[in-house]
Amino acid sequence: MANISHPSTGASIPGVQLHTTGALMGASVEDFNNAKAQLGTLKKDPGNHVKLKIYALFKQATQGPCNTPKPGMLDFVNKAKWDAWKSLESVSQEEARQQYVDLIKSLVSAEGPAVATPPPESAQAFQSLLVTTEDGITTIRFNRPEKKNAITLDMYKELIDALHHAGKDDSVITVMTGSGDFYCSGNDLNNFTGIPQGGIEKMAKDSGELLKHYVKAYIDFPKPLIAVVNGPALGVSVTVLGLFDVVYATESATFHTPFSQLGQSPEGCSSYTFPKIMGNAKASEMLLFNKKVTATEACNLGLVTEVFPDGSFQSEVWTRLKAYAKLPPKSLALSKQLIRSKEKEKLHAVNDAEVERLIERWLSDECMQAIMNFFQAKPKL
Ligand SMILES: CCCCCC/C=C/C(=O)SCCNC(=O)CCNC(=O)[C@H](O)C(C)(C)COP(=O)(O)OP(=O)(O)OC[C@H]1O[C@@H](n2cnc3c(N)ncnc32)[C@H](O)[C@@H]1OP(=O)(O)O
Repeated sequence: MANISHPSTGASIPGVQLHTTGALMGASVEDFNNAKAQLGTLKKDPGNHVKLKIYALFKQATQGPCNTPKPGMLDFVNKAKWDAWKSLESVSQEEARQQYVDLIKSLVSAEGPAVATPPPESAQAFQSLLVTTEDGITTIRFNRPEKKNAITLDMYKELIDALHHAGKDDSVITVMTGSGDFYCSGNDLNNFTGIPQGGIEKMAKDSGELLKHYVKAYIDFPKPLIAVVNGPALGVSVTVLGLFDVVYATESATFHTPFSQLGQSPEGCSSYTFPKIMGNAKASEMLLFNKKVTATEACNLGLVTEVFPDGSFQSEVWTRLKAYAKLPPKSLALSKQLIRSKEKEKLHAVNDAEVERLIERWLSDECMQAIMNFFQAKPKL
């Protein structure tokens, strides 16, 4: 078959304009734009047959049924493209967008570990996060997939900023999720490896202050906050889930808080929220004895709101979230305040106490040894 040029973006297909705002049926503008961007990151050539399919779906999605004259018999390349587009005549534009997104997703996942998605135009500039606002939803996405979205010191600061901004912007709900195959592997253990000028005590105290502010940003968050847990979650990314309003998880996600294994103690207000959500014994299994729970177990415990099959997780969850984001914003925010306000003072006190205990723990031999073990032996939790 004749070689077809890579049909990755509107720019490579003259005359094609993609709207960048407003809702699409099926795949969202964000999904469609992300799929376009991801196409350019593919390492393997998908072959002419697939490239023709991608081209045809793109044309159908953005322009509707083929409306250009049939190229001549000897114009092989353009005739193959025309035929491919024409063959989708009966497919609606919405369906073509969805098929385009699904096809690119399948090509990306076939390449193995996830490729970081380049930010769409609406994204705010952060080093380790992707933050976008669309369809009434501000999405804060952990974006260090090569390190399983482990949270560096700078990333905590970015997350605090992103949450403050999302709390004030004109979005209706805020969603937190991860890039790649993990939701988040918790605190980046490198945060404790370099000893700064003021010494180890100062490092522990500064880290404590940062953690306190980080958790405070969740306690005080004024709008509905939803976690879309796309894969395994560890440590501080699990504990703060007790401060979210709704937690949706994909079936293969796991939830793990290996604090005693790391010589540490619980944070994120989990010493209060977990026993309240699941009872003392189940909370102890997770927080003291490092029990890793599956998404279904976490749902039965009440930590997760609902579990979705891996295959339909993204489409089912985002369809639902878009519907939620059409609800009256003030009513949502005020209702959240009614549910949460009674506990705020208590939660701030718990946060302070947990941080105080952790500052001691970070200076302990048990904790130092556990972190050294991770980097020396790289044991898997
Ligand atoms: C201001 C400070 C506040 C502190 C708050 C207190 C918070 C506590 C916690 O969050 S405790 C939980 C800490 N997290 C961990 O202990 C997880 C450690 N990581 C692992 O066990 C594994 O990496 C894994 C299970 C997450 C993933 O295993 P696997 O799928 O086999 O991948 P790799 O191990 O090869 O990981 C790829 C790459 O990422 C690096 N990495 C992953 N997680 C972390 C992490 N938490 N900290 C630092 N680095 C991490 C891993 O080292 C690999 O890097 P490499 O490619 O080798 O350079």
